[in-house]
Amino acid sequence: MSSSPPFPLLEIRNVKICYSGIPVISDLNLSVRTGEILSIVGESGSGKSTLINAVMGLLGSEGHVTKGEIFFKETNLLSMTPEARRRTRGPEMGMVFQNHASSLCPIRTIGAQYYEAVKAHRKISRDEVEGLAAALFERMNLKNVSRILASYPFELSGGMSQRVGIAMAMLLEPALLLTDEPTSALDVIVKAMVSNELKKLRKEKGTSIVMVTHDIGLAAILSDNIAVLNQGRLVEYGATSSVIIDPQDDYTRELIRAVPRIVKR
Ligand SMILES: Nc1ncnc2c1ncn2[C@@H]1O[C@H](COP(=O)(O)OP(=O)(O)OP(=O)(O)O)[C@@H](O)[C@H]1O
Repeated sequence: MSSSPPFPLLEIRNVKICYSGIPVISDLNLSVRTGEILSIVGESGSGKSTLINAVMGLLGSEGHVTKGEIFFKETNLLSMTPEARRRTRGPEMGMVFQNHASSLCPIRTIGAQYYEAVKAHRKISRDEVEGLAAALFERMNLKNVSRILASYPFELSGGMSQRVGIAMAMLLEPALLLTDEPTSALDVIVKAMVSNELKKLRKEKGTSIVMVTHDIGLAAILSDNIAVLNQGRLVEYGATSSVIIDPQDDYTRELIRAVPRIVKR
């Protein structure tokens, strides 16, 4: 008996995305299996954030998917009601925003926002949420849990805020984690540590991760597959080893050439 391959967790089919009628993504096809790490690489303005915001249903009032389908667990997200879509955000799909602090309410503490994020989907006490946050903060090398939980978003540095954002998205153990430049504000050591934690998350929980990044070097270390976007079009897409070793597109070659190398003398 022949068995057909499992349906991907996420499948983007022939998608076109416009802001106020102006197309920024065209004819885009991508899929992500359970437990896969996919990096979406490209220069500023190539449409990386637009694509993951479309998956999350967070394009804003001007942005629309005008063509195609986005399947998550075999359901077309684009035909779901706004309420059903809202329920998928958090427990099914988590998002780490490029600027995490600005995605939070500025006048409420991190602890209060953590508690609410979990309470909206699960019956849980404040102490239990703090326990979960403490374990995740430790993994992210964030010291002084109570101080962070008592802080307001503006009181955290960029690097702390990014790690708090990753921990917050991991709290509900989503099947799919979408991350927008998750390590851009981190120094080299913390960047390596956060990258390791993302890998561990995939290994331990089978989480699928879509990582948007400018950094094809980081994509090469972390991901199974790489998609390269240039001006809203997919110019290269495949297994990380083939994209890095044998890129077919000039733009991908340029991105790879731009990665600094450490030369041992
Ligand atoms: N809300 C919006 N309204 C109108 N145009 C937008 C909006 N958001 C993004 N764009 C445009 O869509 C295009 C893609 O932007 P997007 O932010 O997705 O690119 P990106 O690859 O993520 O860039 P970066 O790496 O700088 O974040 C750009 O031309 C941008 O100006």
